[in-house]
Amino acid sequence: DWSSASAIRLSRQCWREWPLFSADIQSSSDGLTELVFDGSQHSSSRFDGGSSINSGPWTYAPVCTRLLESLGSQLCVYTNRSFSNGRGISIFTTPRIAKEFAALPAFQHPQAQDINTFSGAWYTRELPGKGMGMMAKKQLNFGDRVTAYTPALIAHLEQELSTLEREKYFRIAISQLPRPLQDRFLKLATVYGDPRIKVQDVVKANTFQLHAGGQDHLAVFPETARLNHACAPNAQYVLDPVHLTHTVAATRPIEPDEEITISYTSPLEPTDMRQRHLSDGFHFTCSCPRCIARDKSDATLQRMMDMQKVLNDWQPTSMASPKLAEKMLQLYRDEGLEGFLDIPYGFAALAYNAVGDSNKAEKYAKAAQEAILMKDGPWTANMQIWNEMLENPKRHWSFRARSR
Ligand SMILES: C[S@@+](CC[C@H](N)C(=O)[O-])C[C@H]1O[C@@H](n2cnc3c(N)ncnc32)[C@H](O)[C@@H]1O
Repeated sequence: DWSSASAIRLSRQCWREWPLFSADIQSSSDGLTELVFDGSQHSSSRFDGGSSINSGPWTYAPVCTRLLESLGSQLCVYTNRSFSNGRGISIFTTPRIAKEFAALPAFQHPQAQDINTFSGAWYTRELPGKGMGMMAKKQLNFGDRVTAYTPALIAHLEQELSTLEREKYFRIAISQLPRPLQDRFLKLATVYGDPRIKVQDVVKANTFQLHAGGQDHLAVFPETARLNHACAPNAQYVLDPVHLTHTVAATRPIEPDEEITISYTSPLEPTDMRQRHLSDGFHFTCSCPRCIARDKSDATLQRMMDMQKVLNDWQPTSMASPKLAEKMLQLYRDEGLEGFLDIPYGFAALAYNAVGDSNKAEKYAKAAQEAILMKDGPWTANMQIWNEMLENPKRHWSFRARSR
């Protein structure tokens, strides 16, 4: 039964700043002695809906916080050690949302063979000024799979627990995982380097945002977490909300030993905004080619946005044309945004259909769908837009809309 899956929707874009401030620690009244990294010594309350514990897929009785006013619920740590052939998973969320997770195919059926297995496409190494990074082990081409992994930790975002309280539950979540996954998680990069908040520090540097049960959650995928950021990345990721899988694919040819990168922030934002997001969220300054050539790349972005405005103009006086759409598509490509072509492909489909070229419209509508699949997944509303056109381009509202 996939019906409950719809309630769990992983977010479209991107990495998110995890609100973690070292200052919280100094002001917290929590005793530091509580922060022993040992999953067997929980002093916290157990979820009192006790009867349902054994009916779920959880290995341990959930460990729960007090009732949190802002959520109207407790948050509890749920661990399944046998998840995905013994890889394991821990989820810190409300009892209601935990049930939604438990009903997903990810928990009900064995995981596909190609999930959580090494693809042979990558290795990691230390890179100057970036920490570890992920490199191509072989030549990769457009669409080639790089990674496909499930998270070690999923956690509900809230602002009510003190940083040290939160750390306690996060540590229980990590300590209950099978050893190999626990070790991989704890070796990940940190932002603050403060051992008292080690788990949140790892989360801060490595989290993806996901929307589950109507609430923001964060998720850490330890293998994928080695991918560094670039503003013209050569790979794109998509989160599968049904199988709880994060997959990465190449968006242009990648040479052996070339670094594989994704974008932590929207590459369609101007340099200033991207840099602010990266420094607030991840405490680094990006020095990728687009950031270095910032004036040129910001001017190109502006041209792209101006063209888009024209292509979106459906007045009789509109200057929109297929030629302009092709030009915009080329600018995206020249800028290294091959993983973000859903928009220019979509405008090209509309521009061709608008002058009555339904064959070209069909070609670009399909390309737009492929780009959406690679970036947002099949469950996004945008897929439907192009399904509607592909059903019968000549009956689509845009057909000959500019040739009358
Ligand atoms: C998800 S981790 C990426 C892997 C990380 N380099 C490691 O050693 O595990 C995010 C952190 O990597 C570093 N990082 C990622 N992209 C970077 C870039 N383009 N330039 C410099 N540092 C980067 C930052 O320290 C950031 O907080």
